[in-house]
Amino acid sequence: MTPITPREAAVTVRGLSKSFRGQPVHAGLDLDLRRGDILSVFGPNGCGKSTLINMMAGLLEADAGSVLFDGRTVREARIGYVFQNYREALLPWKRAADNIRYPLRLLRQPRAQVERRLQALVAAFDVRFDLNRYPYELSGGQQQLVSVMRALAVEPEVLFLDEPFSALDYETTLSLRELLGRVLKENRITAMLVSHDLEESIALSDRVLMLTRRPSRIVDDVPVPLAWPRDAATLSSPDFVAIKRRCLDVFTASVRARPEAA
Ligand SMILES: Nc1ncnc2c1ncn2[C@@H]1O[C@H](COP(=O)(O)OP(=O)(O)OP(=O)(O)O)[C@@H](O)[C@H]1O
Repeated sequence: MTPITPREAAVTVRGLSKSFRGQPVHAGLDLDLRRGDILSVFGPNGCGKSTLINMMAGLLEADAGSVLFDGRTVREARIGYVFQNYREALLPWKRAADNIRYPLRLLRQPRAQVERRLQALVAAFDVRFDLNRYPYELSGGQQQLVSVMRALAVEPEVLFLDEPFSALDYETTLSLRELLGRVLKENRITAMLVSHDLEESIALSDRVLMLTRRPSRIVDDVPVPLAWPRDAATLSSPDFVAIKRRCLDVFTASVRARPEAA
């Protein structure tokens, strides 16, 4: 298989702060994302998960603090981002393959290099459906897979994913999650994931960062030392269940806490 290894970066977040209408969501958040790690962020509704990854990915300006990719700003780094809503993320007038080629063409990469990258991604994800189809001709899972391939096309240093599977049915979610986890790990891709689904947050990560209600604090940083590749059987293993219990205890405590005490 042609490797699709991206340039890896470690991410250092220091003092990250953001308020909306005078209400702080993040107030001085520090975080280290290790090279090759998959980190998921989990916490109560509205605690600022999307705000955090959007600031880290450079989609939203922070009020204060810094995010550095091996010492470089997000403008100097190369990142990939997978949006929740694949229907709006893909360009509907372009075939699936052209959606994947698109960011490489924007970078003015030579045609042969673009094709090599496309073929490497097709092989890595073992794509069997016709990428010459338009997005509307593909299933939701296929469209989201195309979005993931497009995000990885540029060989990002970090891949950010905001609720990537929440609009998909459970069967599709399980198979895409398994596939994505395998490809990310085989290729040592550094990634950060936001999910509303605790099972998914654990199944797809090396660490789960547990946030409190806003103003958001990191209340626990839960290691997930489960073997890769992971599949449906992983979800009922005793180690998985123990990690889920720890996360649930932390989550329940932070949901119950009064906002000013959180
Ligand atoms: N552009 C904005 N203007 C005003 N308030 C905002 C804006 N974006 C987010 N917020 C508020 O900031 C808080 C954090 O939002 P964010 O979407 O980051 O949380 P989240 O943890 O990802 O939420 P959810 O669990 O609902 O997906 C919420 O209270 C939200 O209403």
